[in-house]
Amino acid sequence: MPGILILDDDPDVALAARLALRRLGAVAVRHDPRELPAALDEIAPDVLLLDMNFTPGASDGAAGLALLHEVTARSHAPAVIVMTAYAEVDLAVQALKSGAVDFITKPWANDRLVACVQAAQARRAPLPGSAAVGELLGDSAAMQSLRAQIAQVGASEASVLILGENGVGKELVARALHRASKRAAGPLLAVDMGALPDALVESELFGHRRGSFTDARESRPGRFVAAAGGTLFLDEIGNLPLPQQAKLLAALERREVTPLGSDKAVAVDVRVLAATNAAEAELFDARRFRPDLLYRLNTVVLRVPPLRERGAGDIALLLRHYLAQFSKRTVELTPDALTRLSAYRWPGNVRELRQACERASLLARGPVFTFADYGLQDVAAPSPPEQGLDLAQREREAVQAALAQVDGNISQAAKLLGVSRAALYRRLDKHGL
Ligand SMILES: Nc1ncnc2c1ncn2[C@@H]1O[C@H](COP(=O)(O)OP(=O)(O)OP(=O)(O)O)[C@@H](O)[C@H]1O
Repeated sequence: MPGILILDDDPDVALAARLALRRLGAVAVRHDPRELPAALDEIAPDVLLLDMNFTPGASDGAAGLALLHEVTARSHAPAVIVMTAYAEVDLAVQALKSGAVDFITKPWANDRLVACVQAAQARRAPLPGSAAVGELLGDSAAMQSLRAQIAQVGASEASVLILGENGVGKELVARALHRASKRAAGPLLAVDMGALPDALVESELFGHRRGSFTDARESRPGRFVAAAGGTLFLDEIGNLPLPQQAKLLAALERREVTPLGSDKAVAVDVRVLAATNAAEAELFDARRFRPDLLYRLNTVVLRVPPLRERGAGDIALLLRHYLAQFSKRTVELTPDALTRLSAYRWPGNVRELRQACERASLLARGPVFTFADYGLQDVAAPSPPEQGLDLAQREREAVQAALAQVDGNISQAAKLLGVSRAALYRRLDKHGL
């Protein structure tokens, strides 16, 4: 169930919002802004409803804007809706420029609040570091070619399968394809197949009628219908179980879906993009993935290269970008740090690099950052190619190494690998660890 977090120091306001929003998902409330980072880690909400003023009498929104910057700089930041007690257009505009997806003024009409949060849930979080939203940085030949391919196929209606390891930027590519398409004004809805329990896949994708299963208290349109006129991004498609693959194939072939508990098919108008970090060999294994579905999805295949294959130039460029974003001061790297960061394997790719920059910006003492400040452990030191280029095997080894390093602590291992806890659990399951 999507999570909503409300941060407001006024208990009455927070309670009113919680009651109004409870049918949209699990709602958590915090009153003290100092609790926000821990709450974001713990709840990982889809949507954050953020008050802008936390000192009695203050109305300039400075505290809220500072929190907003902190939130949008996180990886997988929630969509933020800011609340202001005063109909201050300037503040709302400033918040929107800083990455908020919407604003609501207090006192609100409940149906407006619900609609606002629903829209934010559908849009999902803007990508972190709003200044660079959607920008696929990198000057390497590989990245230039990727951008050219996006420009070429973006405008078409073709299904695109995006392949690449964790954290290489597959979602960023999907967003760029959507923006380049005729559907850009429509919604881009992302569904993480890896995070959905098997039993909910169908209701999530195709919707359900009220009463069609125990928890179905209200009828709900599925993502195919909600993405009408836009793009549906099916992330981690390799995790879709076989029975649901058959249903997805039928929907794509017929261009219609039948909600659970209904016998009426609904026509759908979406372009489908899919992504996976599975090795191609796994996708072509008919015991795990239906070939007919694969052919529906892979009209065009885009491969996003791992960071370590993009060269030192791209790594340096991304380091500069993220250090500028996270550090409020001028930062330099020692030559040794740059050399070692360029040679590092980056098993979690750009996401790991981004997190390392965030960590270094918080922890480094002086203006000159050393390699140690990045807190990187060479968990997956390059193994010679002759030992095999089997990605699945490499992934298994990286997971094992990370777990060993942190005595089996899942949160810390996920951090080391630069993936979410849910993603790590999936990998443990996949490799039988
Ligand atoms: N070329 C790039 N330039 C700038 N930022 C990037 C680039 N590639 C990825 N990022 C950033 O790295 C992070 C991970 O990217 P993204 O979520 O798109 O990866 P992914 O391949 O979809 O990951 P996963 O497989 O875990 O779902 C995001 O914060 C994204 O903004």
